[in-house]
Amino acid sequence: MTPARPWRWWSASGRRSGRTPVMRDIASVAEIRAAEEATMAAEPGGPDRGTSDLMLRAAEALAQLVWQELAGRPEPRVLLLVGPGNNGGDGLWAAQRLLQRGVRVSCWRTAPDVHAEGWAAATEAGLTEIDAAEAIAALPSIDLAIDAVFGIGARPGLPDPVATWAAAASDIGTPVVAVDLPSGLAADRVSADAPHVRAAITVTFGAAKLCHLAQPAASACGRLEVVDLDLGLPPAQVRAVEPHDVAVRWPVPGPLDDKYRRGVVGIDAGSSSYPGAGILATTGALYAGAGMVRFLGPEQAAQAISLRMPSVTIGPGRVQAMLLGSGWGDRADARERIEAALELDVPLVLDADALRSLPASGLENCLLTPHAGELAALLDIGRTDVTADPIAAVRRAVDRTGATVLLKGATQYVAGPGGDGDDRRVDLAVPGPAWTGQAGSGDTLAGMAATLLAGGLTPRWAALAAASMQAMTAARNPGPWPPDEIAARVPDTVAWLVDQAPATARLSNQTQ
Ligand SMILES: NC(=O)C1=CN([C@@H]2O[C@H](COP(=O)(O)OP(=O)(O)OC[C@H]3O[C@@H](n4cnc5c(N)ncnc54)[C@H](OP(=O)(O)O)[C@@H]3O)[C@@H](O)[C@H]2O)[C@@H](O)CC1
Ligand SMILES: [K+]
Repeated sequence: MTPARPWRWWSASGRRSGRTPVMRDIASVAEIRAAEEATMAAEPGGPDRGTSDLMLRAAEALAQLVWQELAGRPEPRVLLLVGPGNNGGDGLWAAQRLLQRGVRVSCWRTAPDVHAEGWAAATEAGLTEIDAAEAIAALPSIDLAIDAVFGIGARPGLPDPVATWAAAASDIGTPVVAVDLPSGLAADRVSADAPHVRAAITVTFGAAKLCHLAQPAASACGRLEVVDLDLGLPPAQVRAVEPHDVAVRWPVPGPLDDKYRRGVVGIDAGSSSYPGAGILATTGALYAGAGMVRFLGPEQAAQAISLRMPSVTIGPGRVQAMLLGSGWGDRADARERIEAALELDVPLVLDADALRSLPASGLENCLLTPHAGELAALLDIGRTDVTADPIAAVRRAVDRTGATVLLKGATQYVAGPGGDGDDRRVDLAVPGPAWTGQAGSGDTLAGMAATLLAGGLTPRWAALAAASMQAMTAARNPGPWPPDEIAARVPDTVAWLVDQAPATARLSNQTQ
């Protein structure tokens, strides 16, 4: 099973491009608009042309993709929903091309005014106009629908008639190809609270947008197809990690490595109230490939660890990285323990209860691993403020603490204080199934991240690789596996993944 997300890159001609599947750029609406303006200004006729070359290239790629989806259907029938802007223009020019190939296309104008040139071209090619009621009645008999209502100009939500149609299409299970994004979502937002179209395929232009890759919006997008229009976009401020990015960075021991060179990780996790967290964090650290794990938590957990994981050393000693905080509960000496660990001058993972006792400074070499509730508490804002704009929240947490921050959840975000070329960049880990949303996943994840820090990865890549590896392992082992069982399957995912990345592609551990 391939854990990679269902991505494909298309050139504007509609052929699959040969791009290496690494670090997907995510563009904001502002970046797309600026690049589009510059490209259109250079076109003959300038930016004020009704139909730009960009629109025709987008429409051609869209038509090509729909045509391929229709392959083998006798007398294919398509329903097109058109909105008031250029998104509708894309749909109309694509319809013209499909009509020329013999596809029957009916169209519901959801707004009084639609793209004039696109409308003229499509109607001349044989487009049939229908109304809202007919657009719903047609759902059972069409092969697919094209949603060209709103694109990057969208505000969240749909006018009532379109919302009714979207709900009917979803109930009937009509495959919908969304143009740029499913209407009702907003490109730069992760939320999907308002009525929206649910697409089987989304064809987007220039680069992926946040709504395509961040949950819960991403679930409405189906398979994502990116049509590369050569917009000359600036370096991305938000990127999505691919499995290959993890494969080339995962620490693989060489012939000169021993347990110390591979990295010794200290686990100060668990408490008499929560001994399990210590066991889970240690399991995560061990199965991520630590050279040695030292357990520094409570006695009850130490005894269980000695029996279940006999290679783990109990008690203090030299370490190359440490995890503190998972399952600590309320403890009076939390700040003291963190400050003592900072004195060791090794990178730290600060998880769960440690996040409530952070020192005001000195966290540059630390990785914080909050979930949304913990991040909200850290920033003194509401949880919904974090979930509504996780990118802003994670950046604020970096500004506030000076540490690298991994925001855990259905989509996992990592931002850091710099040293990697761009302070503001936020990266999304490889996504996985929702099965990992269970007690204890955070503990094993924190242990894995500590092992990767001990192995020499930067805090940013330790976070991204650990979160991605847990997600990919869950994807390869679907079902309600407890977190320690998922952790125990990590070695299998690591072996499978690094096998796919030739040694020549490996990056030095400190490379971003
Ligand atoms: N950029 C590129 O590189 C390329 C871009 N291309 C295409 O252009 C598309 C962007 O086109 P666009 O700017 O005309 O905006 P688009 O999304 O069609 O509609 C905006 C209109 O919808 C309205 N409206 C929005 N939300 C609403 C709501 N909830 N409920 C009701 N109304 C709502 C909004 O109204 P307003 O907010 O102004 O009141 C405005 O009238 C882009 O997605 C891509 O498909 C390609 O052709 C080539 C390459
Ligand atoms: K759309």
